[in-house]
Amino acid sequence: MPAGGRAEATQRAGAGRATAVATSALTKRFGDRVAYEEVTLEVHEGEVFGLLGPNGAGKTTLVRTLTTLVAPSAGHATVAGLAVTEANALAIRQRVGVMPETPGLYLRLSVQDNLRCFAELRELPDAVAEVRRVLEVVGMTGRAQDPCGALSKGLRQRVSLARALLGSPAVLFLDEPTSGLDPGATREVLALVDELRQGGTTVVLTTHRLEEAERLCDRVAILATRLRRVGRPGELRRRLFGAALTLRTAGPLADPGGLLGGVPGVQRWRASAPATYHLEIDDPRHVAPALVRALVAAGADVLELTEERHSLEDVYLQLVGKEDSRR
Ligand SMILES: Nc1ncnc2c1ncn2[C@@H]1O[C@H](COP(=O)(O)OP(=O)(O)OP(=O)(O)O)[C@@H](O)[C@H]1O
Repeated sequence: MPAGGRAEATQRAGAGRATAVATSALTKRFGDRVAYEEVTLEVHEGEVFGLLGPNGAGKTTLVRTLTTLVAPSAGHATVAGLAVTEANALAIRQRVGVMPETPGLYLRLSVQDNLRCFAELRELPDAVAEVRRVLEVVGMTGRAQDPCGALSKGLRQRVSLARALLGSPAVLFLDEPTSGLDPGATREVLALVDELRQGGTTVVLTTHRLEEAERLCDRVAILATRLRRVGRPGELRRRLFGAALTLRTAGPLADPGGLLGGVPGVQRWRASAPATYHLEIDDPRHVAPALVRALVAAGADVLELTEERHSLEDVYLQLVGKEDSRR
């Protein structure tokens, strides 16, 4: 997605939006084993929300709880406006779509028959038309008659996504949607999720792949049994590492202290190489234009001014720790 579109999507995903999923101190234990605990978060309608965490962090179990497959041990949750309780289980299942980590399709049945089966199980009013629609969404119309067993892993994931889209669910849960896919198939699945996002579908996805979360998600929650942090990837970076700019000029500045130190929002600066300066700043959106104006007024030739970007991986490793990330 182009940077502008991404920023717009991020703007969309915030204030004023209805809540699609909310949890409050949600906890799941299996005997003595804690799958996740005290998870409090909110997903807005229309946003793509990523659950990131190492193996065993509780991501799948949290998704299974929200889709009513396992009951929580403590705490509360609502999904699509309904409290997650046994009594609401059927109604919630009718409002959500789930793409599990392993597709679980009937391999001897054709793509179309698989989808028909699930559409009928869900008692969708016009199963035939609905199957046709979801096949089109995932670009599988031409493969409708192929047995699922004859499809590549990537195509099976697409069928699984089509199945999750049956009935236009209010919330779509994708558990490791690109797990085990090669880069080409990964890109195709991600492009589909991007399209759904642009169409306004609410998506909750779990992933280990940080670049995937960074590319797709409006906000991410970093989970390692407990929630470590929730925010937009850029916001998390800034909160943890602060913002910084690199400035390169044609020659060394005559009075770098007076010039750089005099720009509002520049907290600290140092020369990191000849005619190259590292600046710790507040908000790059305000500081960068003011800095350029000051440099031009001082007659300096600016060759480059870039924001130093820590990756989501840096954020993740800082919060979860190197050891956890290799589990
Ligand atoms: N049915 C179960 N019975 C007992 N323990 C379970 C069960 N399901 C999950 N767990 C445990 O709960 C913890 C969280 O597991 P979960 O599968 O939710 O993690 P995850 O973040 O999805 O991991 P991964 O990324 O490896 O899929 C693990 O310690 C796991 O062994």
